[in-house]
Amino acid sequence: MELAISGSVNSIGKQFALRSDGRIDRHTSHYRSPILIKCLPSAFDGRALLYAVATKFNWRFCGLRYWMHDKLSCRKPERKFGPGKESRGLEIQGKDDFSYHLKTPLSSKGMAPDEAIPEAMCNVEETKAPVYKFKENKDQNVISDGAGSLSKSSFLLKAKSSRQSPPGGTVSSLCIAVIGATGELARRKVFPALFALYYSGFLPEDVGIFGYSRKNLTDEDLRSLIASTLTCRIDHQKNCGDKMDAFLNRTCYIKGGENNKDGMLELNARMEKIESEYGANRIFYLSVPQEALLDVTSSLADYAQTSKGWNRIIIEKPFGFDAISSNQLTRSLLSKFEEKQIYRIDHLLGKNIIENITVLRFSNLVFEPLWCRAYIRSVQVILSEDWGMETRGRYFDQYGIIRDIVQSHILQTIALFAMEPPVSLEDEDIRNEKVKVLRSIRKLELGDVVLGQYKDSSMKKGEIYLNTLTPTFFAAVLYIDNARWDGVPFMIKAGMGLIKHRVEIRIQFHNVPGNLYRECIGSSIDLATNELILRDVPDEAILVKVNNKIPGLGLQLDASELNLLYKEKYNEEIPDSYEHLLLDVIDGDNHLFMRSDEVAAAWDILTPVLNEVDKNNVAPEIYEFGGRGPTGAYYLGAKHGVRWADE
Ligand SMILES: NC(=O)C1=CN([C@@H]2O[C@H](COP(=O)(O)OP(=O)(O)OC[C@H]3O[C@@H](n4cnc5c(N)ncnc54)[C@H](OP(=O)(O)O)[C@@H]3O)[C@@H](O)[C@H]2O)C=CC1
Ligand SMILES: O=C1O[C@H](COP(=O)(O)O)[C@@H](O)[C@H](O)[C@H]1O
Repeated sequence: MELAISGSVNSIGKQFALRSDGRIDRHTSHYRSPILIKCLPSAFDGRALLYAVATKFNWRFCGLRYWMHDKLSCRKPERKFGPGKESRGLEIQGKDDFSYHLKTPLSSKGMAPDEAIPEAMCNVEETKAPVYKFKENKDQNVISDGAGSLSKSSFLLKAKSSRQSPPGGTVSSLCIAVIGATGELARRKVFPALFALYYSGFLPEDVGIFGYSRKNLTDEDLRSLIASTLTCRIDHQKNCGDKMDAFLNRTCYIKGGENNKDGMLELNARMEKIESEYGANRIFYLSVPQEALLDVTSSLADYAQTSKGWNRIIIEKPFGFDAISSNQLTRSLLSKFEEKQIYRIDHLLGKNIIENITVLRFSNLVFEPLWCRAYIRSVQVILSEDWGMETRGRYFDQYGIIRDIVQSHILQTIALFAMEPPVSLEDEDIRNEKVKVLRSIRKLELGDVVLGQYKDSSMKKGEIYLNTLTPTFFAAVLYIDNARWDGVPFMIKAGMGLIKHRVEIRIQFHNVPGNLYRECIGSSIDLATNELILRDVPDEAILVKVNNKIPGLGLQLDASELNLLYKEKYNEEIPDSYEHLLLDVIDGDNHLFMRSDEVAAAWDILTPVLNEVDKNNVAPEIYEFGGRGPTGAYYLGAKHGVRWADE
């Protein structure tokens, strides 16, 4: 049963459909829903009600779209805590490169008295969260208000309004802890994404944000540190400075010290002080080096979980070092957490290109029938970067490109691309199909792999090589041994220091059998091959390469691109993938996060090659920084009868 409940959920008003079981339904099949038709036009009309039978699709594509139209784009506003203000460096213990960040933005010590950040939330007495009724439910994704339960996104949307309404509403408090808050990822990506969500109304006004690391800092140090990376959106900077202040006021620092047990006890105590008595949900973003993961998660599990709501942990890639270490990590995580609490994040999966794989295939009639070996000759997944390892040298030297990029991003892309149609868009249905594909991928052999490493000759002092054998380039051909894909080469290429920055999935179709135009086509591979291209970089696009007649007398064919260029069609800033994925975590949606069996299957594909490379000290082919990469990649393509399509 669908029942539209109209309520002033936020300032523009949104409507949701309640299922007969009381939950807001975001997970029904979208392409059957008439709501889609209602929803899209309304997305462009700020006044219109957004009808949501609140399917996952409607949320993602209509809700998100509305949000994008209404909320996003980047411009730095005038604000209290931003850069550009005078600052005096802070003296802190354990100085490292990060101390630079404390010096640039305003630190509390450099503030004028009237600008000092109030200790609003961290001084817990001032702002105790309102008390809402919370009933623990076995399904941790459901928050009960006694009158029916709500899924998480509705909980969030509701959060905005019900926090202003009297207690007795349906909202429990939310605390988000960023463990490793002083690290590069936290500063560059996680806090900015959290602020963007806060600014756009996707976090409750009284969310608690906690930064945690071993350093000896104060709340204000942390605020100064992260303030320099927070941004506002171009066309939505209204009140952004105030929002930023409010966000920073809700951000506290916990010093973990050398003993995470004490640190986690302290984190728990600080969270408890601002949480509601009846309902408290917590997210822990573990932005720490892999080596620290076991200790941190174990202490967190034992000392920082709440029993008054759900606890979710976000784990950063690469989820181990090889099959053995990854399995150990998984075992240890599963000894402390349930699978559904674990979100293994790879931010590249939060990009539109990834969701478009399934949207294109399953919501259009024209593609799915072609999605198999009978029509597709090869698939290429290309992720080339024009920059080097830069500040992440130490990490990269240890892990290399296979562990950093291939193990998660590229294999996940292939899994989503090649999976059988899932029963529904429910997380587990999708993950069930992904793991089947991963397990059907033939184990890689060294002969089907090309390793490369860039050298930089642009420096005056001669050629600069890395000190280790760490690959900065990887190309390989994978085969999926199942009925749909038997014999189709999946070409993968990931590299740094290459001539062009490109992130693409290219699907090349077979030649037309008995082609009536073969004389016009001749030996042109371009004319002989239709191609579907999903592109993230340089310009987000979906392209289909088809043949057409060149105007004029006579019959000459041309290969042209039917193109959907996002920046031309959608004139708006696209949310960062961390925003997308963080919202999914808040939402309890883990279809873009790897389940334990998926991670194991991915490592099983790569580990034999990784072991061989390490054991035999296989030397990568050296290529020039800013060039096209190792020539070996071309031979590899030729061996499998495929030409790389990104040249
Ligand atoms: N940087 C990036 O662009 C990306 C990073 N990742 C992953 O994200 C994670 C973090 O990366 P990154 O930010 O670059 O790493 P950094 O080394 O820059 O930061 C690590 C953070 O963790 C803290 N930390 C280290 N050890 C411990 C410990 N034992 N207990 C508590 N806190 C600890 C550090 O602070 P302190 O030393 O004071 O405790 C610091 O705040 C890694 O797993 C990485 O693989 C994934 C994708 C991209
Ligand atoms: O996770 C990673 O991604 C970045 C690329 O991120 P993007 O946001 O620029 O797409 C990559 O450079 C890095 O090596 C890798 O760890």
